[in-house]
Amino acid sequence: MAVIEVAGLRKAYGRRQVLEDVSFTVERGEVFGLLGPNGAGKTTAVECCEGLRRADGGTVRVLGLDPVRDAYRLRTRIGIQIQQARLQSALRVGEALELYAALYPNPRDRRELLDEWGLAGEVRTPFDKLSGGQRQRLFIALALVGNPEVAFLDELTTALDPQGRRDTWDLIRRIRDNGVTVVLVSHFMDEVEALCDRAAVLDGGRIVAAGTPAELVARSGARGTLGFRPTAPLDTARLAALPGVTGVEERDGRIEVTGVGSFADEVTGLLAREGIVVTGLRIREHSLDDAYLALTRHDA
Ligand SMILES: Nc1ncnc2c1ncn2[C@@H]1O[C@H](COP(=O)(O)OP(=O)(O)OP(=O)(O)O)[C@@H](O)[C@H]1O
Repeated sequence: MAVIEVAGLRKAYGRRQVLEDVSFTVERGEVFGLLGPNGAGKTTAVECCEGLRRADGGTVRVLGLDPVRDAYRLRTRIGIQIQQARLQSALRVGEALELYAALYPNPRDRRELLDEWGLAGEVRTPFDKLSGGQRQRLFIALALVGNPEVAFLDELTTALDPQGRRDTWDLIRRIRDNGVTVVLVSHFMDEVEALCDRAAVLDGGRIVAAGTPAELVARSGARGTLGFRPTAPLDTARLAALPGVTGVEERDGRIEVTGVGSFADEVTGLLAREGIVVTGLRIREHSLDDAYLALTRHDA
């Protein structure tokens, strides 16, 4: 069941049309990624879902509600982590959580939340004495304190060190396992690949691709390479004729095959059928990074 349905969403700031025609759906219980270059309109799209911005056109439904018209009913059912937010400098961690918890009918246990997000030792620490990573974790905890059905997380791990990022990913998986739907705005492809069940790429005011990370890679036409040294003669024309193969080069007995989609499976399948043993096998698979760049490349 879709918990978020966005169809034909349009939004302009003055004369600048930021969202032209944006449509996507998010299913209950999934982690959904929203990707796109700086200024693509990701935050604007998410803010239209959160009821923080009014769309100029199109429809937006979150948990079946109109985020602007039904703002009051929706507010207690969603959690929002705002990008680059600030709290009053003297406000302590524990106080901030209590303040936010008071806005919701069924808040989470604060102690448990502090433990989960590694903030148990900072209950009395004022906001301006927190490190960047601690602030980030506090904002996530604040987004979750209301026990939301849908959590919107914008630039989740920007200020975190590598260990902090991994720990956060584990917690997001736990949030998802508890049935919370997560919408993640991210610039990090590894994060999207590790966490998201599905993702959409926003560019030029439209969704240019949507699907599982693997589908995005397959559809983008991003290329991978497979290199090896066959121990028996191999007709490279047969490799070139395989589905997905876009190029074959042979140099000093080493063969490099370039391709898209599942070309590597096709090549290894052919080698297996022919009983050709290879050495020095090297695969550089196309990543979501490549796919993202291919999908959002603007040839001037
Ligand atoms: N309140 C506003 N008034 C005018 N222009 C705005 C406003 N908010 C955003 N914009 C502009 O709209 C465009 C889209 O901004 P938005 O923050 O939605 O993009 P984004 O994809 O989230 O970007 P980033 O990845 O850099 O966070 C940008 O050009 C931005 O400067």
